[in-house]
Amino acid sequence: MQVLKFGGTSVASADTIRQSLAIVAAAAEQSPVVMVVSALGGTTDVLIGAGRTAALADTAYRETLNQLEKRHLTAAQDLLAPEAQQPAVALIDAQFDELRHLCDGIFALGELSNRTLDRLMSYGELLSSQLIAAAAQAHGLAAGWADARQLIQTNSRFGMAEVDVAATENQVAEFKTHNSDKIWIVPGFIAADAHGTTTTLGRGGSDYTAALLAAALGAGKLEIWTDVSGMMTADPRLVRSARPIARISYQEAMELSHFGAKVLYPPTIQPVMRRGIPLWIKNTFAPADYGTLVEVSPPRSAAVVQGISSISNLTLLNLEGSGMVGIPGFSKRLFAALARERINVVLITQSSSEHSICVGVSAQDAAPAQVAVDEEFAHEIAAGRIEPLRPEKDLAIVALVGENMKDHPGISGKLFGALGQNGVNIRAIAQGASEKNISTVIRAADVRKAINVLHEAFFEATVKQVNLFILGPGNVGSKLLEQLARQQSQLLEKLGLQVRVVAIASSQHCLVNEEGLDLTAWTAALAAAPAQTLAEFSQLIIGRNLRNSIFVDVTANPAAAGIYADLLAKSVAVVACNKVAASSEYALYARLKSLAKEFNTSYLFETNVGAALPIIGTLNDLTRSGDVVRRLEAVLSGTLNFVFNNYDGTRPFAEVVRQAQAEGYTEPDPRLDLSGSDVARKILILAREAGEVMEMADIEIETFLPPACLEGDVEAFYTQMAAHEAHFRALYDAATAAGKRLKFVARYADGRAAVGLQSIAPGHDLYDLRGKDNVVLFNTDRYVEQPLVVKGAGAGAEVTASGVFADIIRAARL
Ligand SMILES: NC(=O)C1=CN([C@@H]2O[C@H](COP(=O)(O)OP(=O)(O)OC[C@H]3O[C@@H](n4cnc5c(N)ncnc54)[C@H](O)[C@@H]3O)[C@@H](O)[C@H]2O)C=CC1
Ligand SMILES: N[C@@H](CC=O)C(=O)O
Repeated sequence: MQVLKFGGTSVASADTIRQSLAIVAAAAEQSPVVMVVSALGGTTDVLIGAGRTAALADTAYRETLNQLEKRHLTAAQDLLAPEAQQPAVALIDAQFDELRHLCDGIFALGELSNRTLDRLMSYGELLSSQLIAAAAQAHGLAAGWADARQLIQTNSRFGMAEVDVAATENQVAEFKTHNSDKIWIVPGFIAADAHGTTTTLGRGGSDYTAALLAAALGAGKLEIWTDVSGMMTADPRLVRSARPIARISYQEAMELSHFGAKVLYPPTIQPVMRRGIPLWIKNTFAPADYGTLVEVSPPRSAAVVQGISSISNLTLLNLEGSGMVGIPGFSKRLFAALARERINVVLITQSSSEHSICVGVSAQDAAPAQVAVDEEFAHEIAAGRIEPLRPEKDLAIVALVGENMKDHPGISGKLFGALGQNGVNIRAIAQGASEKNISTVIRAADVRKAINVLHEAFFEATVKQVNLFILGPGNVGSKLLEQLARQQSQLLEKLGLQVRVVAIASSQHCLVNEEGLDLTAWTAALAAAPAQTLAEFSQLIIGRNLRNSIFVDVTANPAAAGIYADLLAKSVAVVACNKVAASSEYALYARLKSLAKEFNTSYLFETNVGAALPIIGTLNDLTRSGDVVRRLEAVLSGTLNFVFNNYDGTRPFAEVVRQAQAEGYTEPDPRLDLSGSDVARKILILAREAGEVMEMADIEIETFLPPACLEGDVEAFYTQMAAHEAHFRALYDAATAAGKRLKFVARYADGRAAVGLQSIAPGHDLYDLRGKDNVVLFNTDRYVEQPLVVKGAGAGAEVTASGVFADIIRAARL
């Protein structure tokens, strides 16, 4: 004997019913089949709607019933040959007559009791099962209809009746002795109490019907046929990469189904587990798929965590107060008060200080729970020994499920680490001693992110999705987007990083696509996208709440630095080639670094000094490993090095500066380079990274520009440089006459830093520096005789973009 249950989607239309019957016919070739069926998909909701409308004295229920009857008649006509239709049509007519009478009664009374509602809902399964039985017979199957109300006996708790297992087993055994049909077709969900009054087993109860029959019959197996290929590792509506779990234990399936894996009605497992009957979850629309086999002891796969489940709409109730400490009986009273109101407790935690007990209940139970508990403890509350109950709303549970977790240290560490790195705050935790389930209570708004993060951590060791928000697609930004577009597949293949650019914002427009923008065609799309302020962009990043989010600032805009703190505090990583934040007042620099630490994320700005050269990284490696930086000597301006390497008086100085700007070495405002301010920012950042508490005002800047060059706008700057050509020529001639080269040098030693133009003699480490190169000489406790030298191209959009790219990868791999 085997029991096959078909859900609403599997019997929603004539086509799907035919498909389900074909599965049953094939199974019946092996052994007799009990086919348990749900109502035609959606019918139960329609019936409830009709009842509620009638109770509100609204005659619309009549049309609702007409439509529902039409649907059943159409199914009968589609399923049965014309000559076989008459009995089915008569049956449908008769059932709808009864339904109309029932609803007329509800209409007249203006009341819909649970008892009447059970009766009303039962017509869905009564109709579908009798129609399917007629179709099975018409297809030549040896099938008969069996009324579940004569098989399954319950108490009289209408709406959610409790099964009398012994009576049910007797009735099933009795029925079996008088029934020789090879296939029984049975309505799911419905039962009857000891007086024969119709009851129901709770929404989703058809699974339970099937499990009860399987247990009572000692079936060889129970199959639940549905519209997905098994129990999934996570809710596939939330996690794209969720996949079916092939084999799972009863305990694990029970945990997962209790925690929201809707594919199985939770009470279903108990009856088959009791008898050790294997339970298959199969897909009616893809019968060849393996599905999920639930059994006593599945072969142990390498997976420690079998699935991730969630329950939404949770409210935490926190009973708290010093009067609870060391006094027995508080929990008993709390739970008794909740039980009196029939409030189901979903989760319990208590701190070992005994100062508080926290329970999770469904949101709709929160208000009655609060009243009940505050009443129970009215005396203690009045005496100030405990606080009135504090409900915390809009929460959800996300749980890891797996029997192997108990033998495996580090699972909760990984769980908390993954959530923490993504700014998911955990409000409460529960883990039973059996360690089959580790539950975390988090904000409902974080559920999607949390489940995806955990799915990546536990099921997709090879792939991590990274979501980028890019501000300022100018010279560097555009190159970065080109590089990302070129490298996307490599990143996935080699590093397991699925890097998606979710948003690009210029100062005019903001282009967003949560699935990832097309990086080969963003320019035109951005130009057509709507406008957005910086504050709105920040809110967009926070509001989207995507896992592994990274904000990339490729502007030079001082205001952009103003949003870093909010982002870091939400665990959004910040990667910036914009130097404003790291060179602003020390307090902001220090705060951003500490926020990154506090919220387990990254604030990376390697390109602030020397573009993609590993200067900050080297300095960090030295200091973290205990070295002490004594002196830094450096050429840190690609622009100035390019200018002094190319200026020899044959072309005007201003023209060489224009060339540096055209080649993308200067700041968007080249006066920052020529004035020495940009170099001052860089040595300030290095000094800070070396451990110095220093402000911009502490840097001595010796500018070589005549003051007039810095008056007015950028065009005036070029005009004034042209007017002062003799000044630049004189600087050049003096250095050349001494056999030296001009270098704009930055120095840091003994807590002081200075920048200025110097004539460098041959043989000096700074002398032989080509093109737009930068160089940094690190003199440290370990590098005493010879400095550690980092040298190479220190400016240019392409290299800078590659440095930003490298920081993105660092942040992604944190
Ligand atoms: N060019 C280089 O060699 C290096 C540049 N950097 C830094 O890279 C940054 C960018 O430089 P470039 O790309 O050359 O400048 P850019 O001027 O070409 O690009 C900056 C872009 O940011 C946009 N922008 C400004 N404010 C904005 C806002 N509020 N919202 C959105 N977009 C905004 C601008 O419209 C522009 O398109 C600068 O901070 C610079 O210091 C760092 C190292 C080397
Ligand atoms: N304008 C800068 C670019 C990098 O920071 C420079 O010239 O070095």
